[in-house]
Amino acid sequence: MTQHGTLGVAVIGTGRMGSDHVRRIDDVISGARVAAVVDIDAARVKAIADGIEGCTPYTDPVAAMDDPAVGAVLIASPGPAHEATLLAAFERDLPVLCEKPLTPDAESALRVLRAEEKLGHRRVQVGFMRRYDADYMKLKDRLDQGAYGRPLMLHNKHRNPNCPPGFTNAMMINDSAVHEIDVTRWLLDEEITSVRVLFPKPTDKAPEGLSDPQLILFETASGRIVDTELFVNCGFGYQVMCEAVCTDGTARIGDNHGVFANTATGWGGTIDPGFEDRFADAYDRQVQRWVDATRRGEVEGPSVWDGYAAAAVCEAGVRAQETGERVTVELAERPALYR
Ligand SMILES: NC(=O)C1=CN([C@@H]2O[C@H](COP(=O)(O)OP(=O)(O)OC[C@H]3O[C@@H](n4cnc5c(N)ncnc54)[C@H](O)[C@@H]3O)[C@@H](O)[C@H]2O)C=CC1
Ligand SMILES: O=C1[C@@H](O)[C@H](O)[C@@H](O)[C@H](O)[C@H]1O
Repeated sequence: MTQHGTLGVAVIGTGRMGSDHVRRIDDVISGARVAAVVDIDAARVKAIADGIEGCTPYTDPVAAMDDPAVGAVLIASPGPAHEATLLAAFERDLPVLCEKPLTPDAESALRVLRAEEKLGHRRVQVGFMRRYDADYMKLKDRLDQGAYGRPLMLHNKHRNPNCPPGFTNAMMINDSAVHEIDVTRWLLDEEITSVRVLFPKPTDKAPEGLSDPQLILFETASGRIVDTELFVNCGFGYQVMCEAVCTDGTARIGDNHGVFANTATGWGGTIDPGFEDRFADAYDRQVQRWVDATRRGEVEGPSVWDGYAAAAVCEAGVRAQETGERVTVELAERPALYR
């Protein structure tokens, strides 16, 4: 932190998400500045740092964390690189905003959890940004107030216009469904206990080897059922919807997003092209809340426990894809730090 209390952030990984977070901290967020950018691509970070006053480029995350101008870390490198960076941040007791997934598997997520537990205090906010989306926040608030009675089921839809090259069945769970795993645990305030995956007739728009769409079924600790249609090559746009079915009513978010117009050619609204547009406000709110909490010396939002629990459900989900069976989620006991 500088003497004026501005938080110096090192953004680690400056690809699609990282460069958007750099822009966000530079242009949108108050109370923070981009003090360092890190990427294994030296030319890329140099070009980014050249455009930001007082920003130093690095190719090594540890060197950036040792820069005295850096008071906090935003991790936006690929999932497999997260663990090493998180552990190095813990050694320096630096606050972290870590993009989802916390790590790509439950074993490594548990190692991160044990390391934070050893530190004795929370340091990490995990980037489950849907918790900062205005619609999801309203739904959560109303469910918590019991506005529609007790929730019994959730129906989710998660559609991407297309997927990046090399996308696999496992990534459908680890990269995409991980968001539904998090919102399910958060909205219903309980753990997911088992996963099943069904494979409908696939689209011919999916790359070779990818079975798309998929229907994912979760059961929760109290016996609620949650279904998610995951369709990452739907072709027409980005859509995320969630309907809660409760004892005294139902509530749905996501399908009336934006302006509904009547024109000579018809009626209707627009569909966002991608997650950057659909969740722009959520990403902004997520980073602003992280900066505000960090400047107050606090940590809030999705925790390492949430990241670990999501990883455990993902692991069960990938096994469910492979076996066609209903797979039970194996979860360690929740430590006191996260209760
Ligand atoms: N919250 C959300 O909605 C989204 C989150 N993500 C997450 O953001 C993270 C990054 O994803 P993308 O930006 O799509 O990936 P990307 O592939 O576009 O960018 C990753 C960047 O990290 C760099 N990199 C690779 N290894 C590194 C290391 N060890 N240290 C520093 N830099 C390294 C790469 O050179 C690249 O520039 C992932 O964890 C991903 O799951 C991605 C898309 C949306
Ligand atoms: O996190 C994300 C991507 O990694 C993932 O690939 C997309 O399916 C999600 O919609 C997006 O929010």
